[in-house]
Amino acid sequence: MTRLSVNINKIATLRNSRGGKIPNVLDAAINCQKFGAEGITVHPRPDERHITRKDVYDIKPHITTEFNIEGYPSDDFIKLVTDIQADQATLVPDEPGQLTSDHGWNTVKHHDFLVDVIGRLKAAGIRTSIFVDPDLHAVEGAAKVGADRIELYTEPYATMYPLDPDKAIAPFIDSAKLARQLNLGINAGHDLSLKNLKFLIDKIPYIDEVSIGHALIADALYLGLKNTIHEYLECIQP
Ligand SMILES: CC(=O)[C@@H](O)[C@H](O)COP(=O)(O)O
Ligand SMILES: NCC(=O)COP(=O)(O)O
Repeated sequence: MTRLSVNINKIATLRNSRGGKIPNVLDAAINCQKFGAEGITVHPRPDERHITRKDVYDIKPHITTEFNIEGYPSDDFIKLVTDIQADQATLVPDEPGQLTSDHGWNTVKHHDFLVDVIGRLKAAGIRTSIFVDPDLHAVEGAAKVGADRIELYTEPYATMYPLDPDKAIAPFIDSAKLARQLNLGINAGHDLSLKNLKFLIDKIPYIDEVSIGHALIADALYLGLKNTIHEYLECIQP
């Protein structure tokens, strides 16, 4: 059964826009889990534009589901996720100044680096997920570097979906099939929404986890956080 991990980056974006503690990010993490989220995802970027390192430490004791921490695997990032014993570290190839995550790893070019960082995380007992494009070479390379899972970068799917759903999903089905053959777990995320999530799950029912933030938090402005999480869960577990 696919798990829903709610990314609360954008709660922190709103909080940081005024300073102070409103909306309270820790309360959001607690309530998302109370409303049915099966994980909390955060992406503490180096510039702390939204989630701060302090948020990560504050949230950890209140995790009753799973804590997925995303980021570029710098020494600081690895120290953070091992210090707090995250359940999963999702490694993304983001440059510090990127607007958002917009591509997966070249797991062939960065093989040695990824072998090193994954080895350090595994030694700390942390599950590793590698952010990849729906590219068979990237998936194969993720297996070769020893990752436990891949996370399929789903922005291209979300963009194409309204135009041609079958064309949009095709490379993701192929990548997921290969990942499964290689005994990789399969996560997915970025720009997933109430519009495109059910089709993704219907076509690839063996996805382990979707992490969803931007669209979900935007939907919550109109539907409320509790109803929104229930609507996303309905897409996954009808
Ligand atoms: C890795 C990924 O696709 C997203 O989880 C990313 O964390 C989004 O980052 P922003 O919320 O900073 O756009
Ligand atoms: N890994 C994807 C994630 O955590 C959230 O991405 P988005 O839903 O904010 O685009």
